[in-house]
Formats: sequence, structure tokens, C-alpha cells
Amino acid sequence: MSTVRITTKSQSYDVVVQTGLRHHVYDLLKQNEIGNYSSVLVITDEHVYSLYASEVVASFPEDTRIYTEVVPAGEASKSFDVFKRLQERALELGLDRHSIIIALGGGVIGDLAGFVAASYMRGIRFIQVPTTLLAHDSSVGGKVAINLPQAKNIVGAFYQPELVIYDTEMLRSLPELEWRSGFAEVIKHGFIRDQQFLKWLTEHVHSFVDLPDDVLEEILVRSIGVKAAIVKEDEREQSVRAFLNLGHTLGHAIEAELGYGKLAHGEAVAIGMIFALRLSEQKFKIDLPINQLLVWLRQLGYQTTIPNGLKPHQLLASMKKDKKTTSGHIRMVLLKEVEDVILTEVSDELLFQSLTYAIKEGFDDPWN
Ligand SMILES: NC(=O)c1ccc[n+]([C@@H]2O[C@H](COP(=O)([O-])OP(=O)(O)OC[C@H]3O[C@@H](n4cnc5c(N)ncnc54)[C@H](O)[C@@H]3O)[C@@H](O)[C@H]2O)c1
Ligand SMILES: O=C(O)C(=O)C[C@@H](O)[C@H](O)[C@H](O)COP(=O)(O)O
Ligand SMILES: [Zn+2]
Repeated sequence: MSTVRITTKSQSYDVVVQTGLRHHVYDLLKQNEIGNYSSVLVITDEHVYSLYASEVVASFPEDTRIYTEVVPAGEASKSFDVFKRLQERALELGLDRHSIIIALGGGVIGDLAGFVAASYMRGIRFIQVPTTLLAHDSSVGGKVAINLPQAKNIVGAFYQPELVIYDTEMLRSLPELEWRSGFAEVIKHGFIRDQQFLKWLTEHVHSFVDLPDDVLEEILVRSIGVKAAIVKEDEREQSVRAFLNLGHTLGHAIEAELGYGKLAHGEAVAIGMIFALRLSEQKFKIDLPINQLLVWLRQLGYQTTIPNGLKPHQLLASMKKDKKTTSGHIRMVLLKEVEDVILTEVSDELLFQSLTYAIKEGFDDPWN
């Protein structure tokens, strides 16, 4: 079993990674001194429910007051409607301040169930049991949120889980699209903090089919390691945590403008990252290894253009709603080189021009 310790100002906890851990959730709670609860609410989505929920529930003693709530799969569940239904259900079921919530699923479930836990009775404990590759990012660090139709993650909190239990075996049922989506955040972690890791990834990952167990575990542990280091330094995004937003200013705008769920989060972030890298080249008069990145991304099946139908002014207006925007000025995470990251204001004029060019010409040629 690999363990990554997450230490933040508000909370310290372990991320444990191994195959088969879903059968040992109760034991792991006890080992981590979270065995003293009055009841348990497992929040999951319809896909994960049919695959794994009964096994997680079966890891608890028979007399446990344990309930399961199932929400529709997909980004649309990060909504006020679903949030409200879960709060009402928690109350009906008699959850109290000694209850715990288990988020069993991908990032949608982690963000949603985490926000339910953060706000129910002003906060009850919660555990992350991630089931997607992407959730190596979402289950760690305590950002929990729901969306408004106009903007992603706009209503939420910083609220850390007590424990993250990562059963790598559960990832084996993921469709290829979800591997691709999750891997975009892995690449992001390489670009912002770990060039060696990025190089290792380009050498070891050329397909998502049957990634060997040791490669998968290495990907998770190293990628979570980057996130852990950043979150330790800056839990509430006052400084370096913003670097974890590389690719997200445009990525979130693409998700919202297309309609949630049309493009997976990581796929949108991959496009946003390429955009941020080309913009970095233009702004700082530098060369970044974008052409190699494009070849690799295409080999892995990523879309590497801004989706059809999206207009520059529409994307710009949406990017303005990003949480990094200050006094109406868009701030973006850009690179001066790999591992040398900067959060900087980008003018509306430059963004409009760059979006217009990217939509028309794509990303293959430098913009300089
Ligand atoms: N809080 C954070 O720091 C953070 C970080 C990154 C992303 N996010 C958020 O995470 C969300 C995306 O998460 P996601 O990509 O995991 O999406 P998701 O939770 O919607 O899961 C993707 C799809 O895979 C299915 N699925 C999940 N586990 C499965 C399994 N083991 N086998 C088969 N199918 C499975 C789900 O039912 C869903 O259809 C976005 O809302 C994004 O904003 C949050
Ligand atoms: O943990 C962080 O910080 C991140 O930015 C990780 C991102 O991958 C993630 O998508 C996050 O939810 C985006 O945060 P937001 O503050 O831009 O909503
Ligand atoms: Zn993300």
C-alpha cells in the first residue's frame, strides 16, 4: 500500500492507494480513528452504485446504520437541486453531527458530497473513496463545490476530508474517455511542478488500455505528491495553489458554454492548457515544448482544438467569471518554462485576439 500524507493548516490526513481497498473501508476508518460515528451516508452515482456500492457497504459490520443515496451520473449533478435533495435526505435519515459521509465516485461525487458534508449542520466529517483517475486531483486538497449554469464551482468551500481511500482496482472499469480526462490533470501536475515526472509520463504512457498496476500506482502517487506539496504550502489559494488552475480559465469556460457534461472536465482542461502554453510563448517570447505535447495528446486521443461553435466574445465573457478574476481583470496561470509558473493578468484585448486566432488557426503553429 502507498500512503501520501496531506498536511494543511486545517487538517492532516492520509491518501492510501492499493488494489482492493473498497473491501476494507470500515477497517481503514477504524485504523484512522474515524470508527466512532453514529451513522454513515454513502453518496454515489448510478454507474458507481451498480459496480461497487454493495462491496463498500459490505465492508461495514451488519449493525451499522448505513444508507446509500444515488444521484445521476455526470456534471449536471453538481447542482443546487441535487444538493438540496441530499441535504433533505440527510435530515430525513437522521444524520447528526457524529455521522459521516462517504463520497464514493469521481470528482462530481467528491465535490458534491464534500459540499453537502461541509454545510450539513455546519459541517460533518467526510471520507473520499475516489473511483476515477481524475479524482486523484479532486479527492485531495479540500475544494468542494457545485456549479451555477453560468460558472463552474462557484458555490463551495474549502473543506478537507478525513481520509482518502483509493482502490486502484475500481479504475479498471473506467471507459477510455475517463482515463483521458483524468490524465490531463496528471500532465498538468507534471508541467507545474515536476519535469522529471512529465518526462517519465511521456516515456511510459502511450495508451490507456491496460496500464500496468505499477505504472498506475506511480502515476497516482507522484501526481498526488505534487498536489500535496502545493496544498501544504497554500490551502486556501492565496498564492501557489492557483498554479493548480493551469488550463482551467479557458477549460471551465468551455465546459460551461458547451453545457455541462458535453466535454469531460479533463478534456476541456487539456485544451485550456494548450491555450495557456501558446499564450505564455507569445507573452514572454519563449519556446515551450508544445508541438511534442500536441503529438502526444493526439496519440492519446485528445481533442486539441477549441470545440466548434464557441465564439471568442462568449468564451471571454465566461472566463471573466473565473474565481481568479480580480476587479474585472482576468488572471491566468502561465508558464515561463516547465516548473516556472506565474499567475498574471492578461488583457481582454490579448485574450480576444488569441481566442480568435486559436479558433481559426488552431494550436499547431506558434503565435509569435
Ligand atoms: N475539487 C477539486 O480539486 C477538483 C479537481 C479536479 C476536478 N474536479 C471536478 O471533478 C469533476 C470531474 O470528475 P470526474 O472526471 O471523476 O467525473 P465524474 O465523477 O462524473 O466521473 C466520470 C464518469 O465516470 C463514471 N465512473 C466513475 N467511476 C467509475 C468507475 N470506477 N468505473 C466506471 N465508471 C465510473 C461516472 O459515473 C461518470 O459517468 C468536475 O466537476 C471537476 O470540476 C474537482
Ligand atoms: O485543487 C485546486 O486548487 C485546483 O485548482 C484543481 C483543479 O484541477 C480543479 O478542477 C478545481 O476544482 C478547480 O478549482 P476552481 O477554484 O477553479 O473552481
Ligand atoms: Zn481540474
